[in-house]
Amino acid sequence: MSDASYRDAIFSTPLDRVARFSFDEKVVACFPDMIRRSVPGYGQILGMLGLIAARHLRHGAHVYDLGCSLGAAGLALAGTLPTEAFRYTGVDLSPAMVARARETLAAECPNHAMTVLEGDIRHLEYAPAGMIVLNFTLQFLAPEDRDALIGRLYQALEPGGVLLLSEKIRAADEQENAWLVERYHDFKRANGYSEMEISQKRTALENVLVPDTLAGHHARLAGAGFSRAHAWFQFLNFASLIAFKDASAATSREE
Ligand SMILES: Nc1ncnc2c1ncn2[C@@H]1O[C@H](C[S@+](CC[C@H]([NH3+])C(=O)[O-])CC(=O)[O-])[C@@H](O)[C@H]1O
Ligand SMILES: O=C(O)C(=O)Cc1ccccc1
Repeated sequence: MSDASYRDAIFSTPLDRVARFSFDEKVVACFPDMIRRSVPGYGQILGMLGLIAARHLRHGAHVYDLGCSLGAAGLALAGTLPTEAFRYTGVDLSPAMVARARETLAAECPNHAMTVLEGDIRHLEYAPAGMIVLNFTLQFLAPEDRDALIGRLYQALEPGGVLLLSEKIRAADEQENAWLVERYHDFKRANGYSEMEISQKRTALENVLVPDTLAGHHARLAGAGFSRAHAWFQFLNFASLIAFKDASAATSREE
């Protein structure tokens, strides 16, 4: 079992050709450090997850964590809610992430019902769920695949269920967006990333992490059927939304 976690130095040396960013073994080995130094508000969002679940999750309901990486959302829920409060299924496409998430969850929360599946969230057969978490995952899907996924998740949610959607966002106004991106780069510098790391990672993420606007997210959620959605967190160009499926909505079998 390899539970070592390293400092992110992936883009710290000059590369002849910057390859597309991928969630491979190298990224997995430094992922906790990378995400905490690169995603403003990541820890605060996870800290709120358990509190939001405590208010909105039906006792004993099923929770999906899509693009679960190392299972951080599962750990956050298990740290706040009692054993019988929920059943957790994390899903990730990266075999290296799934292997590490399984080890971590088995070691850290042996008494909770925690499952991790290796698979593509675009093609999964979804069971009914009380809560679905997409914590910085939708942004990595091809934009043309996003509507269909959110539509399927709406169908999988029980009436009264919630979708928690955290994303890097883009401001529609060009000047506002430029300001947010510049301050985001200041945030990365302040967290110890060099100019070269910032610039090479930016290249690696081109056409891989494609942010939508908040208005785009609202339109997609409304189009899928969510009766209400609102942003509850924003820190620079990173935001988190909660979307509600009406308690009186028809279940998919009735439709
Ligand atoms: N089609 C896909 N199917 C399944 N997984 C996918 C797919 N595409 C990408 N992924 C997975 O989505 C995750 C995105 S990271 C999520 C952080 C986590 N939620 C956290 O709360 O720590 C966000 C980030 O690194 O900025 C990676 O593990 C990918 O393998
Ligand atoms: O958007 C960026 O520049 C990031 O670095 C965010 C990020 C964090 C972790 C993995 C991939 C992208």
